[in-house]
Amino acid sequence: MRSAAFDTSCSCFNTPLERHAAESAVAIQAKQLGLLRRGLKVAAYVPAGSEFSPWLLMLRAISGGVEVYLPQVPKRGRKLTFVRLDAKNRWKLGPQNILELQSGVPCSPRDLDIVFLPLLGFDSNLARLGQGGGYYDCTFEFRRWRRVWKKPRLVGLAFDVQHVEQLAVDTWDLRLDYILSGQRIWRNPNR
Ligand SMILES: Nc1nc2c(c(=O)[nH]1)N(C=O)[C@@H](CNc1ccc(C(=O)N[C@@H](CCC(=O)O)C(=O)O)cc1)CN2
Ligand SMILES: Nc1ncnc2c1ncn2[C@@H]1O[C@H](COP(=O)(O)OP(=O)(O)OP(=O)(O)O)[C@@H](O)[C@H]1O
Repeated sequence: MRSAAFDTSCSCFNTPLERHAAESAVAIQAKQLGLLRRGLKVAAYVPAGSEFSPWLLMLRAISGGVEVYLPQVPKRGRKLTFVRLDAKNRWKLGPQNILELQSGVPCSPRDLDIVFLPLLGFDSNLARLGQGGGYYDCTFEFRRWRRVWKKPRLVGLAFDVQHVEQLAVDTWDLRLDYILSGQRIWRNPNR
């Protein structure tokens, strides 16, 4: 879901100190929810622009024995691949000038336990407004056809100010399981 009108650079956004406090608090929320247990395979992202930064969460995860993966945008199609972040990776600039891992140990989207996602906006139904590439919707489309919940769990990271009244959803739009803001936790009542 994309909205040209949604501008995350507006001055009502947080100060650097407030952003840091939220990003640090999200790492604690994730730990308390059991999303950073040793041995889990967890995907996050390299933040772009004013997106919520998951770096503190990733550092906490790695130091606690969690396997952390980052997305790679495919040359063709819209299905992301995920590569493990470790001390040996080389980096490259991907589309939208987002840093990506050049190579590394891959993980299929179905084998991930938790996916932390960036977003521009979200509503109380846990609908997500993304950058408009459709990559996350397409990659995790397989979750739509399930009656019983299975992994991966999808967790949006956002500042409170990114909460909006109601988003117009398309059939392909993902519903998230949780949204964490550091201050609040939004849970999907159907999961
Ligand atoms: N930090 C961060 N990483 C992320 C995402 C994100 O939203 N934030 N993504 C979230 O998905 C993926 C990258 N998002 C992308 C979004 C648009 C285009 C892009 O090239 N758009 C073209 C049109 C492409 C097309 O429609 O086929 C364009 O803008 O001209 C590429 C990557 C994976 N990594
Ligand atoms: N499951 C799918 N199958 C085919 N096309 C899809 C699917 N999901 C999304 N798309 C296509 O991707 C386009 C962009 O979708 P949308 O605007 O919802 O992306 P987004 O969620 O904002 O992006 P992103 O997940 O990359 O941040 C849509 O116009 C649609 O054509």
